[in-house]
Amino acid sequence: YIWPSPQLDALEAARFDQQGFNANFLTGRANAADWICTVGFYLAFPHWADLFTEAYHDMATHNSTDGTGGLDASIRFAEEQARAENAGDGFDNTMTLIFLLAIVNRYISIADNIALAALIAIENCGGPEIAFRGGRADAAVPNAPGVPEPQQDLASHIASFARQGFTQTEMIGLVACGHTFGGVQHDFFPDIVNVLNDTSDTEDVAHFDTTFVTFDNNVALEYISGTTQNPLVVGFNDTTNSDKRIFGSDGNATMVYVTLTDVITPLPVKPSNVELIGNTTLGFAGLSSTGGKYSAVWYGFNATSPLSFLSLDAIAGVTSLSFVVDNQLEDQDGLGFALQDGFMFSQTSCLFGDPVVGKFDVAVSPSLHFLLA
Ligand code: HEM
Repeated sequence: YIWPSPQLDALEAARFDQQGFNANFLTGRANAADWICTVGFYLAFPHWADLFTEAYHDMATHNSTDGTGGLDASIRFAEEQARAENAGDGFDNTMTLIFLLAIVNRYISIADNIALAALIAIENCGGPEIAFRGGRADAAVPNAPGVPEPQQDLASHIASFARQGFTQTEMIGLVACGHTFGGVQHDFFPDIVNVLNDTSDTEDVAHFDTTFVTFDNNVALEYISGTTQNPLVVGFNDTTNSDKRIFGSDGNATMVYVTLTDVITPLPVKPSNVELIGNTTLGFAGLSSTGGKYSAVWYGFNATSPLSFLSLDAIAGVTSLSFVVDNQLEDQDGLGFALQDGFMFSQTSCLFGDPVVGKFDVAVSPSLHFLLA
């Protein structure tokens, strides 16, 4: 945008002036960010997980068909906070802090601040940088109920997320991302979590994954590897194991960690079409090819021979190749290009007749003859 613009200037400052002059305390990294992620709390500053849940519980009332509800700060109304679907004390605490600390003015609504807080929570806990837009209007009255609850069945959850505008796959991803932070607290969910008797966890929070203050994919990795302690997957009360039902609802396709290969870049040099000719000679095919912006040149094996053959000692055999191209040695950093010469199809193999019959001759290295004896 072009400066000046009162609304966009205000949003830009709220989003990016995180330290020093003009800083918005809510987004301030100065004291909070660096270690709040490892310690969890900083004085009265809210737990990052609370900021994130606040945003989800505010938006989960959205009805994508009639456009009602959504991220509009209606979660600030006591009537919404009193609903069972918003159990816990986080919402009131977080709202109070947003009121006290955030910049709320004619250009930046409370709802914009809730969105910003969720975004900052994700960024400060190791998550990706997320594009931010402002301009949300604050609701004047509570929204209709609609936050999903753990005792509901899978069909209800699929329908609930569809109402919010999400597919089943998006539901799985969103719940897994949400549950990278925090956990379930005994005080508010005694039917899901027992008293933990853990001096390092005096609030009796059973965490969703082992890295509950970091935005990462451990909630998925631990689920897939079967080591998860997520109280909504392996909780003693199967009725409230909603993450288990949701994560597994497509046969784990979304949750499975897919390992892709390295990025495929063209090899500078590679052998191709090596074949044994006669019983003592190796030959290479020679062609040029072009693919997209790359072109490849295929060389014969012996430039001085018109047929490009190279005679090799059949007894000694060959274990690997290397090349010199433009005076540069290409041998894969000393590994060479491995060849196996124990068994090779011979060029005397052929197809003939009708119907076609194949005759395959296999040349066997003298060193392996004893295997066939
Ligand atoms: C079917 C959908 C979902 C169900 C049934 C569900 C259920 C729950 C429950 C029971 C808790 C424990 C709350 C407490 O102890 O105070 C919780 C915590 C949490 N949920 Fe969800 N959730 C769902 C979806 C989501 C989504 C979509 C997000 C965010 C994108 C999210 C973010 C969180 C976070 C960050 C916490 C941790 C709160 C904290 O530790 O302070 N949840 N969820």
